[in-house]
Amino acid sequence: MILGRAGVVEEEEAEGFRDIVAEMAAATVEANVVDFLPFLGWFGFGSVERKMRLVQEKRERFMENFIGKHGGGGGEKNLIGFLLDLQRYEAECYTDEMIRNFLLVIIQGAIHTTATTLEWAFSHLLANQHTIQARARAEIDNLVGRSRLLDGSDLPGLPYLGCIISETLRMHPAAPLLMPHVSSEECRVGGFHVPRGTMLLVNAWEIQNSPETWKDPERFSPGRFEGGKNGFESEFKFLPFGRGRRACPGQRLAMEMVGVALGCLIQCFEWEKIGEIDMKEGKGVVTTRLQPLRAKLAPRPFLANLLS
Ligand code: HEM
Repeated sequence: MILGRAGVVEEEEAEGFRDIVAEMAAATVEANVVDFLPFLGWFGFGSVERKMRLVQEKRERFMENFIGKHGGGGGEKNLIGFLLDLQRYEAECYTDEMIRNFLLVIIQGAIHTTATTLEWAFSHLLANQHTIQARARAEIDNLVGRSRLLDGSDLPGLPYLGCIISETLRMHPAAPLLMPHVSSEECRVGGFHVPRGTMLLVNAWEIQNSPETWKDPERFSPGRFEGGKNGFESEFKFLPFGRGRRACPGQRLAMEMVGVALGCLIQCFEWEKIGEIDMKEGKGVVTTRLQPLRAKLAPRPFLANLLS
């Protein structure tokens, strides 16, 4: 999206950013003792803040190089090129810092969340190989056939694939506590008095995995989203992208990215799990798997013709 259709990110660059995301994720799960006892900061405690600052410096350096490398003219204009053009006309608004952070938010907000969702969806498909996976493949084969690859325009005709993604986001919302919000006015939530200016965290994971809101919440059952409902129109019991003015602006793109990636992987390969699939979740601001998913794949016979 940032680099346009022709843009290519080299493996080394991608690896560099993956390391930064991993460092950031590791720092965010550590408790910061200075938050509770601020005076300890004078005695050299507060390593979390130090780590965060270092990662932030790394992110800024990475982004500066990224913009320098991919923002230059030549070829199709990409998002970086557009932002740099705007900087020429409105320099006080489109500062280097604003452009850097704007791109960072998009990359950081988009990558880990969609990759994690894809990995969880696949974990459940492999665990339910003969039922859910077979049904999803039949739906894709019926609509798309075997002479071309599935693309974004097919997704409205693949409702069961959409249900698999919704059910994955219900069980493993990528951002389990959404983002911290601050009450702009005094209010009451669930009977509790919330003063103005209070930081509020919404535990979407709990809401979406509670037997009070969902029947058999521990069962992966895409069928519960069938019948034209994708869950997003329901009350506040399904909110993997948050709600309201600060809800995720990348929701549609995320559903399309995960849909196309998952759909193509189902369409093109026969998958087999390696051993039993452990569904334990790791710690962090993003709901990752505790153990990386391991699977075997074999191309389906028609793929050779398609690629030749
Ligand atoms: C499966 C994928 C994704 C999930 C589950 C997800 C989830 C979320 C959630 C829960 C929030 C906070 C909402 C709140 O606190 O009310 C958020 C914010 C945000 N997301 Fe996503 N997101 C995903 C993909 C993306 C993508 C693809 C992009 C951009 C291309 C993106 C960009 C953002 C941005 C910029 C914000 C901050 C919005 C603001 O503060 O106003 N996200 N996302």
